[in-house]
Amino acid sequence: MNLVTDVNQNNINSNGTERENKNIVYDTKDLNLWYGNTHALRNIDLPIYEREVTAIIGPSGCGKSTYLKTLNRMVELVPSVHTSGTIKYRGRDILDKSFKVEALRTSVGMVFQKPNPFPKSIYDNIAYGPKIHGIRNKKILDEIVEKSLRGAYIWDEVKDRLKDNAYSLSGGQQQRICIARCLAIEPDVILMDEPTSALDPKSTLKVEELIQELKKDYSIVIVTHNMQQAARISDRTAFFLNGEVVEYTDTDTLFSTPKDKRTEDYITGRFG
Ligand SMILES: Nc1ncnc2c1ncn2[C@@H]1O[C@H](COP(=O)(O)OP(=O)(O)OP(=O)(O)O)[C@@H](O)[C@H]1O
Repeated sequence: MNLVTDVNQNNINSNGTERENKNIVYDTKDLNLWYGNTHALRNIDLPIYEREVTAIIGPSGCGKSTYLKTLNRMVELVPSVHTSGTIKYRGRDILDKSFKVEALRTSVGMVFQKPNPFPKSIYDNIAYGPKIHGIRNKKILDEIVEKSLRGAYIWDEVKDRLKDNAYSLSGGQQQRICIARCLAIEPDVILMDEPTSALDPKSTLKVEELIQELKKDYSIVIVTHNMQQAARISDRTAFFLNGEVVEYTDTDTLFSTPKDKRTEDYITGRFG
């Protein structure tokens, strides 16, 4: 493992893991977050690396979704939220007052637990983001729609029914439409909050295969309750407990030889 001395990528984090000599997309340091008096995230120190799948695991209420939602600042929709610390996205602190949240909207896509297509045609679901960003040319929009649906491995299933309402698709197909909708804005990062928990095993497998393909081009952070899923698809895993990162390392190591007894207890099913 090569350590770097660059100011953005230096030192050892509070979980004892070292920052690696790889491009960091998000660098979280000393992040604390409160919902009113509830201290939901505690001293989070977490580098997210480029073109990897990073899994966030941990028992219910440990702060996984809260952390994911700080990465695109969605969490601030809750009025009582306040934070301390820094989250640098590509070197800029997104928690700094001067940071414009719009800059994240075009770079960071989000996929939710329950597929949430718009009540529009399949085509319009995908063209929506590009249109908001000012693209009006039909030919260009057609190209974006096809490329995004191909990228989400659903083109062949829907190419003859692009005018159908997205609600007419199965849950697994709808989730891949939502992923295609993300791809249409050409994001840098895709955040996924339990993207397969509402899907059947076959659709889950398709979405997992898709995530494996997407990481060639995108950096992906996925919250999952499913440890087998984290083990199958992620490069790196962070184990959260009571708002803290207990352990963060490459996925194989975390599941085979965890350093912390609490990680071991969780992954062997002793609690959670
Ligand atoms: N909008 C909110 N207002 C107040 N407290 C909240 C809010 N959202 C979450 N919390 C609290 O913050 C803590 C972390 O919640 P969070 O939803 O991030 O956990 P989680 O690990 O994602 O849980 P789950 O796996 O059940 O989805 C919990 O104590 C929760 O009750």
